[in-house]
Amino acid sequence: MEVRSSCLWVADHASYVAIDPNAIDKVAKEMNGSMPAVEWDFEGIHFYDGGPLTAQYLLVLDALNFCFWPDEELHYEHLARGLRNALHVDSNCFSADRLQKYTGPELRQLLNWPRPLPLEDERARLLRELGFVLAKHFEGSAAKLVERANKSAVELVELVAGHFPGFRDHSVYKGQQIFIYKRAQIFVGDLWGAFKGKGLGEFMDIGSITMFADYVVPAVLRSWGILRYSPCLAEKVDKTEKIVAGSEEEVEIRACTITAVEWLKEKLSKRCGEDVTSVQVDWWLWSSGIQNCETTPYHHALTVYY
Ligand SMILES: Nc1nc2c(c(CN[C@H]3C=C[C@H](O)[C@@H]3O)cn2[C@@H]2O[C@H](COP(=O)(O)O)[C@@H](O)[C@H]2O)c(=O)[nH]1
Repeated sequence: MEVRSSCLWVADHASYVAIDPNAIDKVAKEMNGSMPAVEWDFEGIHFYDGGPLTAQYLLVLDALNFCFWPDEELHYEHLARGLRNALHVDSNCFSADRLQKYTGPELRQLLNWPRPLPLEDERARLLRELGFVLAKHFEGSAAKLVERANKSAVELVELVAGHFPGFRDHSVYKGQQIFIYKRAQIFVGDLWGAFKGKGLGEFMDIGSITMFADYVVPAVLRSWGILRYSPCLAEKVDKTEKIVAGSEEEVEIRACTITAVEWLKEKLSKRCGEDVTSVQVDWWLWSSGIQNCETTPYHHALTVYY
């Protein structure tokens, strides 16, 4: 999996975004040798039954885990909760057969959202794709897909990105293919968190995945001085002007976020005297960002990847 190496290449060739290693040192020092342990589902909004239905739920959740901001009132928590409630009403609503039939308005109804969702038809198309590929290659079951990875996080990310076109989160930047795989990696992180590293959530190489490049974490890193934006990019982000998905600016924000978290993780591991994972650092940064999302400006890109 080339997420780490291709993102480092972007960081080395970036024109609009810089990483400040001194700010990383400072943050690592302030942590005083301990990492805040942010629990998966600290919000109490997800479905969990300890079995295959949880894997099915998480795959559906992460197929739709992107771009909430066009509706100011819509947030990730509405998706996580809405899908959980739908499963409580009808435990069959995410079967591969049903997934292949959803329309945009049906998805909105499933989530009990009062108006059209952002990118609603595209979201429904991604669900139908999920159902089709699950039925064709994995007996309709996300748990079967997970088992196929033999407890390897990297293998599971590759399986997901290889089979489901909607999860192939990559771009071409200055002539190089750059892999980010946000939703494929967060699916692995969610399994690991939900099953507490056991059963369907056991991955021998969980330390090999990177943070999940969304729009919340870069805003946190920027507010801490770890990411610096060029004046023109800073102005666009602060004025909430759209950043074009796949543009150099957008790829740099995402790739530099991944690289900065890798560097921060290394510093924290040294100071804590144990191997810190990018997933742990991600959840700490994300939970801190989500509590301050009104005050920290984030970049707005219309995309299905994050
Ligand atoms: N890096 C990273 N990004 C994450 C998540 C999560 C949720 N993960 C669950 C796992 C553990 C906890 O229990 C969480 O509930 C969502 N996002 C992203 O945030 C954005 C949503 O923002 P807003 O529109 O304000 O709700 C959107 O891009 C979404 O894709 C994460 O963990 N890491």
